[in-house]
Amino acid sequence: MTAEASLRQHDAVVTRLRHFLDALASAAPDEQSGERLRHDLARWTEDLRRYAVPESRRYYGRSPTLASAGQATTPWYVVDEATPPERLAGRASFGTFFLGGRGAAHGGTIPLLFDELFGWLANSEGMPPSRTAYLTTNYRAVVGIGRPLTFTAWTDRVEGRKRFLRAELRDGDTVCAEADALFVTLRPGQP
Ligand SMILES: CCCCC/C=C\C/C=C\C/C=C\C/C=C\CCCC(=O)SCCNC(=O)CCNC(=O)[C@H](O)C(C)(C)COP(=O)(O)OP(=O)(O)OC[C@H]1O[C@@H](n2cnc3c(N)ncnc32)[C@H](O)[C@@H]1OP(=O)(O)O
Repeated sequence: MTAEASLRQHDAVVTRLRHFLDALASAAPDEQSGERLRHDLARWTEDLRRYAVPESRRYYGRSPTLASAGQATTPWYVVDEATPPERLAGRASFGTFFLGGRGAAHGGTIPLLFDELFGWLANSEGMPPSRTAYLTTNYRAVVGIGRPLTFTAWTDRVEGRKRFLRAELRDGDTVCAEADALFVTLRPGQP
């Protein structure tokens, strides 16, 4: 299989997994279905273990051309405009898997999305690797499950090894959440 075909296949599997997680989070299966599901999941887990590869060869969370960088860990997002390291803009939506309660996204999953966007902004190609030193989220309005959202993330300023980043998550004209973060460039030898 070509690298491009592998990437497409990975994208299709992760999309299916995302739908599965949303369905799982919404369901209360009966005993028989629950047992069948546990059995099928165990079989697939064993199958996949045979294909384990080192981190550098994985697609999961490391494929910037795919939705959510090829992972189901974060809420779904796609980047529509990218001028790294200055700015990223795109669309996002939180599936049922990310429900906190009363139709609103779990408060921990919103900074998760911001950290992911900042991670790509601060670790664009050719840039030395950096890590989050802090990330502050301001929750301004409820993020509704299944709502079509937009985001913008941008570099506010750079001071030596310190990169100050900001982001906004909107539902239409409503700003649902804002974030500001500091990413620090790693020194040689830092993990
Ligand atoms: C994970 C990415 C890294 C590798 C990437 C490479 C390839 C991967 C490919 C693609 C990846 C793309 C996207 C990834 C998507 C998401 C990833 C999101 C990123 C994360 O999710 S990553 C996990 C969470 N993250 C940590 O696990 C960090 C733990 N931590 C440390 O590793 C150290 O803490 C560190 C390195 C941050 C700093 O440590 P250090 O010893 O190097 O530097 P030092 O302390 O000297 O600070 C230097 C100057 O920053 C100021 N400063 C520091 N911390 C501050 C704070 N909290 N508040 C205010 N100011 C602060 C100081 O005051 C000083 O300022 P000044 O120079 O002005 O005095």
